[in-house]
Amino acid sequence: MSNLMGERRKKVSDDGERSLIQAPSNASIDSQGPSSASTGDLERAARKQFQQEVTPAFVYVLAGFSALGGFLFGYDTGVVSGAMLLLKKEMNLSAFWQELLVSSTVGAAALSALAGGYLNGIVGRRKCILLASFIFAGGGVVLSVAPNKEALLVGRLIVGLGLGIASMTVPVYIAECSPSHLRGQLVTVNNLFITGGQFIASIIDGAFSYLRHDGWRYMLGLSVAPAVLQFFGFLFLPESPRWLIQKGQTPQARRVLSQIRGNQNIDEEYESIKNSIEEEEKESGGGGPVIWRMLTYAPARRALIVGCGLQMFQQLSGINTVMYYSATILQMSGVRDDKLAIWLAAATAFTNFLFTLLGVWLVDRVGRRKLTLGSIIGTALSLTVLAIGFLLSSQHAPPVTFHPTHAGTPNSTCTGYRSCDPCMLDPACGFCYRDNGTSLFDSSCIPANQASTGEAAWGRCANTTQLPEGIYWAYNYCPTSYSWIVLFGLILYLASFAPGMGPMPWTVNSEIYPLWARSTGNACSSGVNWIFNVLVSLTFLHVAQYLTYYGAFFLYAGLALLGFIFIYGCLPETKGRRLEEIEALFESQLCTCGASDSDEARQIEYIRPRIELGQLRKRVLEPECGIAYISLQ
Ligand SMILES: O[C@H]1[C@H](O)[C@@H](O)[C@H](O)[C@@H](O)[C@H]1O
Repeated sequence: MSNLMGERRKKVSDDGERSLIQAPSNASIDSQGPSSASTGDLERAARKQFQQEVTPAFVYVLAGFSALGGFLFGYDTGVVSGAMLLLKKEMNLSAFWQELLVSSTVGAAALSALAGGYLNGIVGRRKCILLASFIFAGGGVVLSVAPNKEALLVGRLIVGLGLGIASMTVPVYIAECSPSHLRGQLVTVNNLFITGGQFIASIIDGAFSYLRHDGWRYMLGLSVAPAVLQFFGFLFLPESPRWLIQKGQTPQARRVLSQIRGNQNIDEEYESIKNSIEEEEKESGGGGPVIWRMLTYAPARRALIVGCGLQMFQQLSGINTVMYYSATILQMSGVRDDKLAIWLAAATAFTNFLFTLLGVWLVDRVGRRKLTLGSIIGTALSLTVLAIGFLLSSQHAPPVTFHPTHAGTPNSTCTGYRSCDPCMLDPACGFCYRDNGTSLFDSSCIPANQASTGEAAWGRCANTTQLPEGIYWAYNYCPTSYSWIVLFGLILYLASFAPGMGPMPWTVNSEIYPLWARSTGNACSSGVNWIFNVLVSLTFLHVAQYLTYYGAFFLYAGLALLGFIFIYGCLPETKGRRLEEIEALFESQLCTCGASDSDEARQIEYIRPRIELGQLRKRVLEPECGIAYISLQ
């Protein structure tokens, strides 16, 4: 199929497009086309020459400071679980308040991401990032000095507002400042910083968990440092050249372009951005709110569906439940010490970080499409392994053999369960058992301590700091010999998800929208990401209660499979293209774009030669997703 498309594409080139395929540098344009060298050779040579132009270190500095936004995203979403362990004891938080403090941030992020689109268009990317870092710093201060739970809620809401704006602005800013051959890598670095932030948060959680009193203040307050650093860094960083051109601020735009392109000639890039902005504005019909123009203009609408779909499937693949649940998964597989489980959760976060690094390396080598497809198929498979592990564990769950009673709570539902499986699915209960190293006996289902589910409300497991020899307490899981399958599934999951499904939705969204729709498109897709994030994490325990754990993970595996079909059909390859060329990938019917993923399609650069031949303008439409323009002036 893709060969056939390649043939058709070639024919179009032979019929007259050859003259358009040129080195995207300042080489002069030969409208007659190359005579001796083959088109493929020329393209490759041109690309090589282009890529050999030295990318100024400034672009890396710019990407690094921007990605601090990603770090704060990861840190603030990751640190809360450890902080909550201390907070719930110190402030006596009910389950409702715990849930409120965790999900309020994500909810606020969803709202501010949506509003961030408008803000981005009006004040620009740079000011939005400055605002986000200011908000992050403010939120961090409020959290670290919070005298009560209400103040904590305010702090968490403030942090959420910063998160939403940063999450939608940073990838766009990096994409708009990067040269196309490095764009994938540099935008993906933002995700590396997200997972890095989650990893550092888990270390900080581990370290300060020993500080029973006020440890949470340090955990939540430490985010002020990167926020302040980013704020001051951005005072010296420039606005995105594309936004400046769109706003007609020509001299500044040219200055920024020269700054970020170093020794390269910026005329062609400047002209190409300017022309496509004019063209895009004409094509999209001019007036009305941007979201309406996007919905009524087919290529932008298709891009929006692809962008939002990617973000939705990222969250439906269950990353945040797997991360959240990792400590329990590790306990299931034999790690019984609470403190050790916290440190092993840091190892999980590190694995996520490490494999994101692989994504940074792969994205501009294999391309977004192949990377995302490979990743989601691996994700679906590993979710199935996790589900099978949970299924076997549930089928071989140990029975309840010991029935102690307690004078205070004689009729608890927990003591009525006959096996560990229903006992661990009930959030009010835990499993207390004796293990002599070879077998498990004297097992009972006991109410969990409301204030700390790490121990039983009464009986042998009531004080986990001084458990009698050979006695163990399992909350949320059952000790079985199949737990290693779950552990294996967890590692496989992170290795598959982190290089592709983690970063690609953000990377692809930063590049698929035409400039006039970029802020709004990213606002919508980031909003979708946060909304599904809160939905999946809030429903996980209920889903697990209704469907059991294996049911929940089979469900996520099914959703990931649906995601695979969606991505296979709809995600075009954007690697190596200029941002201004990408709109053309969405010209044809949705869900046929993936078909143009031939090497040839990815190699071609389209440029607009200026030929003094009056005002004639001819457009050559490609049969698949590509569209090329010949602009004769
Ligand atoms: O891309 C990120 C990332 O991979 C994180 O690990 C996850 O927590 C976020 O929800 C996601 O958007």
